[in-house]
Amino acid sequence: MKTVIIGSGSWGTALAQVLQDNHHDVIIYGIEESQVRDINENHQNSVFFEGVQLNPELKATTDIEVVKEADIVLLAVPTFAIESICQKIDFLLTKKVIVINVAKGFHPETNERMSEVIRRSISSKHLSSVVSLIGPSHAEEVVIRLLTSIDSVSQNLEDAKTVQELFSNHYLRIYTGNDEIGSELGVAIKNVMAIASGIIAGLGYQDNTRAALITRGLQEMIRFGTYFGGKYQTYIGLTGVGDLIVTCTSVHSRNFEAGYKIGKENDVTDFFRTNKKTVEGVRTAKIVHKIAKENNIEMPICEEVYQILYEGKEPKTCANDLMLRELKQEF
Ligand SMILES: NC(=O)C1=CN([C@@H]2O[C@H](COP(=O)(O)OP(=O)(O)OC[C@H]3O[C@@H](n4cnc5c(N)ncnc54)[C@H](OP(=O)(O)O)[C@@H]3O)[C@@H](O)[C@H]2O)C=CC1
Ligand SMILES: O=C(CO)COP(=O)(O)O
Repeated sequence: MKTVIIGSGSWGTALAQVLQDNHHDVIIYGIEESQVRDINENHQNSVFFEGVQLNPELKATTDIEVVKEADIVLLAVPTFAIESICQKIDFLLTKKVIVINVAKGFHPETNERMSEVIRRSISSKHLSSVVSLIGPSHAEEVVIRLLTSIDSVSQNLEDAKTVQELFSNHYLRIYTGNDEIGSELGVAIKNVMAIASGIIAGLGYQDNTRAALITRGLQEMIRFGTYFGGKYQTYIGLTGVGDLIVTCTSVHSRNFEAGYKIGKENDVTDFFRTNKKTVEGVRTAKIVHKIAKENNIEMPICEEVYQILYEGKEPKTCANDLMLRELKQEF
C-alpha cells in the first residue's frame, strides 16, 4: 500500500518518517521546493527540526500528481487548507483511498469538523473512509523517536485498524476508536486551552493555576463535546485529557507559545503582527465562541481567550474575571 503525505511541514515529515521506519511505501508532497530539496538531498527538514537527521530513505516531491499512485492519502496541512487540498486531489484520484487527517480544528467558514470537510470535498467514488490520527504528539518528539501514543479514529473501524497497524512501532503506539465527534472536538478545543495555559504562564502564574486551568478546561471540552454527541469516555482518553495535558504544558506547543507571548505582554497586538506559525487555537477560539453562544453552552475559559484575541480585553483582567465570576458547584 502506498501512502502519500500532503504537507512537508513538521507533522507531515515526522509521520512520513514513521512509515519509512516501518518500511512502508511512502512519499511526502510539499509546496515548498526548499523543504522538499532539504529532505531529499540533506535528509533534513531544517526549517522545522534543526539538526535532526531524518531516515535517509525518506523521499519528498513537489509533484501533486503523485497522489494518483496512492492507496492512502494523509493530510498534514493546517485546517484552513484542508478543503482546497481535498478538491485538488479529488480531481486527480483514480481509485478509492483512505484519507487520514491530522489537522486539529474547524473549517474557517463553515465551522465543520475536519472529517466532515473531507467527506464533503472528496467524491464518494474516491473515498473509502476518513481516519483521524490524533492525540498528544509533538512532531519534535516523534521525529527523534520518543515514545508516543495516539488514536486512530474513524466511523469505519476496519480502516482505523489498517491505519493503526501501518503506523504502530516501538516508539509510536496507536489505539483505535470510533467516536469521531468526541475526538475531533476534543483535539480542536484543547488548542484554545493551550493558548490560555500560555497566557497564565506569561502573566507569571504557576503550577496551581495551570492545574486548575487543565481541569476546568477539560470540563469545558466535555460540556461542548457531549452536547454535540461526543462520548464522555473519550475525554479521559488520548484525544481528550491526553492532548490537553501535552499542549498545556509543553515547550513545543505553538499554541502555548502564542499564549505565553500574549500573557507576557498583557496584550495581543504584537502576536498578531509577528506570528508566522500554525497556531490553530486562534481560529478555533472564534468558532467555539460562536457555536457556544448559538447553543448556550457555558465555556468561560474559551470565552476569555476569545475576548483577548478578538475584543482587545486585557489578559490580566480576564484572569481576574475568571476567578471572581459567580461561584459554582463542581461541573
Ligand atoms: N506539529 C505537530 O506537532 C502537530 C500538528 N498537528 C496538526 O497538524 C496540522 C498541520 O500542522 P503542522 O504540520 O504542525 O504545520 P506546519 O506549519 O509545520 O506545516 C504545514 C505545512 O503545510 C504546508 N501547506 C500549507 N498549505 C498547503 C497547501 N494548500 N498544500 C500543500 N501544503 C500546504 C505548509 O507550507 P508553507 O510552509 O509554505 O506554509 C507547511 O509546509 C495542524 O492542524 C496541526 O494542529 C497535530 C498534531 C501534532
Ligand atoms: O497538537 C499538537 C500536539 O498534540 C501540537 O500542538 P501545537 O499546534 O500547539 O504545537
